Amino acid sequence: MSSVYASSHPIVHQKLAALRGVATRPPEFRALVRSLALLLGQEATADLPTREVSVRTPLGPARSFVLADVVGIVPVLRAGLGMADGLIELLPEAEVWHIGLYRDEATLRPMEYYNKLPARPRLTVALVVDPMLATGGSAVRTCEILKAAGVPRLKLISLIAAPEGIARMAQAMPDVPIHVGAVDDRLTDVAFIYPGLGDAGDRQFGTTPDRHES
Ligand SMILES: O=P(O)(O)OC[C@H]1O[C@H](OP(=O)(O)OP(=O)(O)O)[C@H](O)[C@@H]1O
Ligand SMILES: O=c1cc[nH]c(=O)[nH]1
Ligand SMILES: [Mg+2]
Repeated sequence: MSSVYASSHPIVHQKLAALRGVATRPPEFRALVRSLALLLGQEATADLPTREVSVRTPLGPARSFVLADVVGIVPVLRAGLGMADGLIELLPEAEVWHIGLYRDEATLRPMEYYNKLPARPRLTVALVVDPMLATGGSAVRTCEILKAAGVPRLKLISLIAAPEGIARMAQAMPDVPIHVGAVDDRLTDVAFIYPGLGDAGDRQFGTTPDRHES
């Protein structure tokens, strides 16, 4: 069973409220996605191991700690891109691996169109970022790609999840913890998260929805 961590941080809740609002335009929407990713990223990385180093301050040596992992940030295109910006601010040294897939709205299956993974992966932990965990098909496929590439530890960070997507991840990827801003009620009959926020990609990038959301 995957561990699900739904944020209880009041600032996360406040920003999610603004994000969901139907009147929130792309510039504000993008800023909110970025800062929510940073806040959730901080929660998701709280258990990463550290190693001790000695740092020389102007007064003398200080016992200090740095991340022991080689961390990767993996945005699922396209909606994950805005979250990657927030994570990069938190982890400027992280490698960024792009995986392009979209959900075929007729079959609901993830359709892969791009992935840019290094030939010799060094990552010891990957933070997968995608704002919406709906049926879970896209998240499961992304985790499969990363596991096949040899990444030993994965974490998923999403802004809003449906119970159906969490159940799918729990069944297919029980070792991948899920960090979310909120768990919503259900999926609609066209597999949108209800009440959700609509299409996270279209709302970030100002594109016209090509389907009905309810
Ligand atoms: O859990 P699922 O049912 O797979 O749905 C979630 C996926 O749908 C959205 O992407 P979308 O297909 O809209 O692509 P986009 O980011 O290019 O808009 C979202 O960003 C996830 O990747
Ligand atoms: O609610 C949803 C479901 C899939 N993709 C989105 O962007 N929103
Ligand atoms: Mg989309």
